[in-house]
Amino acid sequence: MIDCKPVNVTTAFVYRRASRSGLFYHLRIPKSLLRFPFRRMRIVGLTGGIASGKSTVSNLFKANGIPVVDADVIARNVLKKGSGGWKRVVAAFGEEILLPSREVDRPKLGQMVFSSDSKRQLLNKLMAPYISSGIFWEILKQWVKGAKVIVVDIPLLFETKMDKWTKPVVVVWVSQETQLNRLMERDGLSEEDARNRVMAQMSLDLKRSRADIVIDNNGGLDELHQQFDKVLSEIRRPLTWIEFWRSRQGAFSILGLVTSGLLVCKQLN
Ligand SMILES: CC(C)(COP(=O)(O)OP(=O)(O)OC[C@H]1O[C@@H](n2cnc3c(N)ncnc32)[C@H](O)[C@@H]1O)[C@@H](O)C(=O)NCCC(=O)NCCS
Ligand SMILES: Nc1ncnc2c1ncn2[C@@H]1O[C@H](COP(=O)(O)OP(=O)(O)OP(=O)(O)O)[C@@H](O)[C@H]1O
Repeated sequence: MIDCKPVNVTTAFVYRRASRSGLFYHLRIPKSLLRFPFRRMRIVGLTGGIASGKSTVSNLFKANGIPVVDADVIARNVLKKGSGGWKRVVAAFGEEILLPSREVDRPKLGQMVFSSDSKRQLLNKLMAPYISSGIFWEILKQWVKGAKVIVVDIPLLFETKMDKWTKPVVVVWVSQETQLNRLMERDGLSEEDARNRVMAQMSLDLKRSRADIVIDNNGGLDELHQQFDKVLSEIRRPLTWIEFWRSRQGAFSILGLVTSGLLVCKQLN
């Protein structure tokens, strides 16, 4: 038999009113459904600078069973041939950014936008709505699946002000020298191109000053793993109810609850 006990005072009130009126006479509302809006999920923000080691850290989270929403992957999907983002970007930048296959020539577009502030801002403006809605849906999917903790890996977390939605914010920090060397080595870039990419982002020192947790990734991988283990035990703890109510998730739950409560009451009167 389905357990349909109410889960807290507010839902109990709505539930009782609805039951008394006979609205739910034939309905059996499962407890899990009543609890749904109150599912607490910790959304950890992971950021840093280009080539500071975010993907290396997010792979460690994945290896430990924590789902990761990767903004770079979403941004890549948004630019796939024929998608809405692709159409807008091609219309603005012209067909010269396309390969013969009509996919975007990413290195070419990168060269254009990382050497011009105005072109980069234009690209950001065109892609932002697609990227943020992609991130939102991925987070929602994890929430529906019942994840207690997820990590969102967003290189431009502070620049796009999405840090307000995440707690804690983890910044993977390296010195500029290490960053440039790793970037040049990984992507085979000249020093000038690597500098342009680093300068296109908020300074890593400023990001570090705004972090809740800093991972210093100047050392080797062993050192990184040691720091990661501490971070993992800190973030694995699900949100407490106090943290939940203080978070934007809590605000959304209240809004959802008040709206549905009003709708039910309107039906009853
Ligand atoms: C310009 C593009 C085509 C270059 O593609 P490429 O394959 O060479 O790089 P990739 O996408 O792997 O990005 C590598 C890194 O560059 C940095 N970066 C990417 N876009 C930006 C940007 N608009 N501003 C500053 N840094 C950026 C990030 O640190 C990212 O991790 C691509 O980066 C892109 O589409 N950028 C715009 C979308 C965006 O803002 N992505 C960041 C996600 S929040
Ligand atoms: N502790 C480390 N020691 C040595 N190399 C490292 C370390 N951490 C990361 N790297 C290397 O540095 C490079 C950049 O790391 P990674 O790709 O994880 O950075 P990222 O922040 O995800 O970059 P992007 O912003 O471009 O997505 C990679 O080649 C990676 O293998």
